[in-house]
Amino acid sequence: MAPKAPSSLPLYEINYRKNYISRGIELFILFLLFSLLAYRFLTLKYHGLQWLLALICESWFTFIWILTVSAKWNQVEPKTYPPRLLERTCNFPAVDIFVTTADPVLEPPLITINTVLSLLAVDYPANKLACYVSDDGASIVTYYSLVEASKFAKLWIPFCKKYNISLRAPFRYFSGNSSPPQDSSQEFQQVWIRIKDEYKQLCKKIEDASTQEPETCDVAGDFAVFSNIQPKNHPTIIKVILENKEGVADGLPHLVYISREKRPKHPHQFKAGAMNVLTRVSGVMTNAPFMLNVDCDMYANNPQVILHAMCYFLGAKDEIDCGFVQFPQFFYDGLKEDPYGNQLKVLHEYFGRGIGGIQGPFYQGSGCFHRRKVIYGLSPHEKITAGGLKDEYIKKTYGKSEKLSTSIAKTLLEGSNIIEQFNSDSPSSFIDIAHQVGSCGFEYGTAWGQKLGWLYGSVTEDVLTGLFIQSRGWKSAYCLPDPAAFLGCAPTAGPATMIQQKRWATGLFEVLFNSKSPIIGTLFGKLQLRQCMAYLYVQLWALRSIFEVCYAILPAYCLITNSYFLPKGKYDQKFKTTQS
Ligand SMILES: O=c1ccn([C@@H]2O[C@H](COP(=O)(O)OP(=O)(O)O[C@H]3O[C@H](CO)[C@@H](O)[C@H](O)[C@H]3O)[C@@H](O)[C@H]2O)c(=O)[nH]1
Ligand SMILES: [Mn+2]
Repeated sequence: MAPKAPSSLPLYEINYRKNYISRGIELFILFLLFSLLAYRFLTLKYHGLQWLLALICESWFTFIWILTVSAKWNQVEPKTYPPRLLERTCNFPAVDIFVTTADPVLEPPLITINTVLSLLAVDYPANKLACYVSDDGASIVTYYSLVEASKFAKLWIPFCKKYNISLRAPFRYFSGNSSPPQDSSQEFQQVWIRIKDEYKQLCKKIEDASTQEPETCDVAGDFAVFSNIQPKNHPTIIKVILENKEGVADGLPHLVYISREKRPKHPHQFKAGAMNVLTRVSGVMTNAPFMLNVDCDMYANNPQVILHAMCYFLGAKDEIDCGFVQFPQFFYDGLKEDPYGNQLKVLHEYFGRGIGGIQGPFYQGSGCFHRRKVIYGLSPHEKITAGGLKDEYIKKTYGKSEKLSTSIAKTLLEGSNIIEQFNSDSPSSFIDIAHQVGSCGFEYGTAWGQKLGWLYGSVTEDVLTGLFIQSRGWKSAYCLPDPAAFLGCAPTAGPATMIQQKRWATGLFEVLFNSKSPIIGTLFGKLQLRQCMAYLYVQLWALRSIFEVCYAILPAYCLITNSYFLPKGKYDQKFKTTQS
């Protein structure tokens, strides 16, 4: 038998769904819509206002249907092969992981630490990982919970790896299991009971800390910086909680807590502002070439998630095909039948896979891997040479910090080796510089939030930032491993869903009028036409309601005015003739 040649096998494959029947049906519906419009238009002069309103609404529905058909046309079936990647190399690039949290009440620290634990425990060399938690709430309880969780991590991570546990967020792993699996070994059962007990104690400590008044928390020593501060008025707080000083692959990753400086007169730019601080702080501390960003309520459900993303980054023949890798946002414990539609199932299954076949999925704010150089503003194939990279330019664009400039130059320079691009020094040795780049005045006069980093100006900073990246020509990759990579928490009540969807709808609508709108991106940038149409599909979401409400009111209007707005069928005419 011929020997296997693992290195020649592709790390990922993208097939297309054979959706010929649904395409046929969709085109037929489009034909019917056009026929209706033609009929309305030709008979407009014989009818009143209701006919015109119906024509306007139906023209809108037809337009939206064109966007829908275009978006769903080529649906991808992507597949990634981590085992092939593992056969091919053992030298992996580093990844900086960013977790954002903003409010210890709405986003309980227990959920945040579960997300962090699941990420620290992924199957990837620990000396290539650093996890940064951004806390916009500047909460002593969140920090305390992370410190306690880091102690538990020393038991939890070796346990997960030794016994190859597939679910590495402890609250999910232990939920509903009061005793260890009966078919497991005696040794495993003993360890299981011990770890579960430790986890229970951890939960208890966090619960107690959450219910106590902040003043009664222990504010001595390490926690002193949290005393007498307000969430919206405080200096930068950075704490290195865990450090993999020896750089051992089976140790624990670095874990850093950051609460950026906030001052009442300084716009903090919400999550986008937090992400930019994370980018800079990680830039001086570890400077990994890839960055994973996760909301605090979305735990890693598949321990191989980073390997799946690397299949794209390392397997792409041309870097342009993979500016960023997005995993879909799936949710746990959703309501039966999904009454509020907030599991976004249809959106992922058809729309997400559909744009996966155009220029790639939108950036969805969580569960996404970025290339650091793309976030720093580079276009595909853009070559920067040491001579072309003036120190003055870096300082003006990225801010005045010697250390940050050096790390940015390293990232931007042509031919910089992504495997070597990682700072193996201890993060704690850069704590002073990290404070400097985390301060709220640092961005003043620079391009952060305007031309690089996470963009400001929309509450859906994710879609805006992704759009800007794709307008520069980058494609993105849609990664759908089994089991799902991340699972999050969706609102379980109607009002909460409405608030969230209103925020999304208005945020998306805003982007349309931004200087980086998809229409401008297509006319003057490198955004593909069908990708622009897909962006329009989501960005016009808020406007749709006007036409839908209007169309829904038409029947009532017709009843009151004794008119009609639907074309009369044969039966109706016959009925009239027999009556007269
Ligand atoms: O000032 C802020 C506000 C929010 N966040 C964090 O941003 C994330 C998302 O905010 P959230 O209020 O939970 O919004 P969602 O609607 O649940 O999030 C979705 O929509 C957002 C806006 O499009 C995206 O940024 C998210 O990634 C996406 O999951 C959370 O981790 C927050 O902790 C901050 O760090 N600072
Ligand atoms: Mn959220």
